[in-house]
Amino acid sequence: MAPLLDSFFKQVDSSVNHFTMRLRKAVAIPSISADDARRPDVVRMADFLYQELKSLGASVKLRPLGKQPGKEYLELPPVVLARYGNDNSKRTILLYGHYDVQPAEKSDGWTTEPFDLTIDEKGQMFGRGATDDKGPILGWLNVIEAHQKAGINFPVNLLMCFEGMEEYGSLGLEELVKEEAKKFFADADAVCISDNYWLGTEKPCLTYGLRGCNYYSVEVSGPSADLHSGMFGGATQEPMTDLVRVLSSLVDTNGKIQIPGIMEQVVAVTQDEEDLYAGISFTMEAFHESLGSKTAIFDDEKKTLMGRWRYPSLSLHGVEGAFSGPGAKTVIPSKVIGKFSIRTVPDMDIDETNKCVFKHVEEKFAKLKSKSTLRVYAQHTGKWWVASPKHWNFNAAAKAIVRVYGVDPDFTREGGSIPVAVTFEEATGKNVLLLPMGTSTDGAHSINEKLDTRNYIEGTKLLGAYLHYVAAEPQR
Ligand SMILES: C[C@H](N)C(=O)N[C@@H](Cc1c[nH]cn1)C(=O)O
Ligand SMILES: [Zn+2]
Ligand SMILES: [Zn+2]
Repeated sequence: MAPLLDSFFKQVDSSVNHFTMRLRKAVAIPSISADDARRPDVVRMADFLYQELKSLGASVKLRPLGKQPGKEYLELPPVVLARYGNDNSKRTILLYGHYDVQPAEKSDGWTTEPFDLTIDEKGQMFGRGATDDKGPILGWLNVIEAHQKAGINFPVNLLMCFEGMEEYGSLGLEELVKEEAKKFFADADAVCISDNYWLGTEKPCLTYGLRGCNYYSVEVSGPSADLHSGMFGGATQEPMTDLVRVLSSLVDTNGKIQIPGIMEQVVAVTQDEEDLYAGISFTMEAFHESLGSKTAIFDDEKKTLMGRWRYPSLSLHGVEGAFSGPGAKTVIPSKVIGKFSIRTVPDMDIDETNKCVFKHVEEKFAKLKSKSTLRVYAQHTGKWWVASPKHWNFNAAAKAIVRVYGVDPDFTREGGSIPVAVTFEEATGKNVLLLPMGTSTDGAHSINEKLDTRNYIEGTKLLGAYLHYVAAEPQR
C-alpha cells in the first residue's frame, strides 16, 4: 500500500490550486438552508455537486424530498445520492456530508465577503461553509479525482449521501435513510462522516459521540402592529418584556439549566468514563484560543470537556421581531419570537425534554399575569449518538491519521449535532465514524469561518488513506 499512497499524496500535492478552485466555486453558492429566499441557491449547490460527481464518473441522482413541513409553499432541497464503483470484491463505504450552510452577512462582522473564498498569507481560506461542510465534502471528490489522475485503482466502492438541510435539523432525511437502508444503502459496510472538528489545532481526532439538538421557539404576541414607545409606552403591555423574563428563567450565567426534569435524565458519570478524559490532549489555553476570550465557565480541562460532550447545555440564540440594528429605534415590537436550543445527551428523551420545556415556559409566563399571548413549540429535534470506537472502521481511520499526520489520534465526543448519525447507525446496522478535517479555531457557524489549506490538503490525503486502510482491514 505504501507506494500507492505515496503517489496518491504526490497527486494531491500537485492539485492544490485545482482543489482550491473547486472549494472557491462551492463557497460562492450561498446555500443557506435556514433562509427561504436562498432555497434556489441551496438547489444550485446540489446541481453543482451533481455535475462534479458526474464528471468524475459517479452515477448520481438528485432525490426530491417533497415540501418543507410547516412551509408547504417551499420545496425541500434534494439529497444528492451517488455511487462510485460497483465491485463486490471490495468493501463499500457510505459517505455523508451536507452542502447547506449557516447564514452569513458581511455586516455580521466578517472581515471578508463570506461567499467569496479569501486566502490569507498563512493559507487560511475564509468563507461560509469552508470547514462546515463544503471543504470536507469536496475532500471526497478530490480523493476520487487524484486517484484517477495518478492512475491508482480505487480501493473501495463509495456510496454518497449529501443533504441540503442539515443546518436546519435535517428535515426529510430520516425518512429517506430508513427507506433506502435496504435499497440504495444496502451494500454499505460502514459509514463515514466528515463534518466536525479537531479538539485543538495540532492533533487530529476520531469522534464516536454527538449531542442531540432540540430547537425551540417562544412566541409572545400583543398589539397588532409595532408601536411608538413614546405614544404607547407605559400604557400597553410589551411582548418583549415578557419574553425576556421567560428566557432569563431558562439557564444561569454558568450554563446551569433551570428547567426542572432536564438534568434528572442525564446518566451518571462512571469511573471508566472519568479515566478517558485523562488521556486527551486538550488544554485550557487551546480552548481560550478557540473562544477568542477567557470567558470559559470552568478552569479545568476535564470539566470543560464534560460540559461540552456529556452534559446538556441550553443556548439562547436570538429574538425574531426585535429591533437589532445599530442606532436607537424607539419601537415597541408587537410580536417577538425567542429562539433557544438544548443540546441533549444520554439518556435524555426527546419527548420528555419537550414536555419539561413547555411546562416550564408556560408556568413562567403564567406567573407574569400578562395579557399577551404565548406559544411555545419545538422547531426541530434530533437525538444524541454515542457509538463504540472499537471497530475496523475506526482502526482504519486511526492508521490513516498516523500515516498522514504521524500521531495517534485522540478519541473524542463532540458537543455539536449531526442528527442523521444515529439514523444511519440504526437503519443500516453499520458502524458510524466521524473523521474531521478542520480544527477547533475554524469558526464554524461564526463570523470569519475558515479552513486552513493544510487541513484541506492533508485532510484530502487523510480521507483517501482511510479508504486504503479500510480495504486492508481484516474481515471479521
Ligand atoms: C456538527 C455539525 N457540523 C453541525 O454544525 N451541526 C449543526 C446541526 C444542527 C442544526 N440544528 C440542529 N442541529 C449543529 O450542531 O448546530
Ligand atoms: Zn456541519
Ligand atoms: Zn454546522
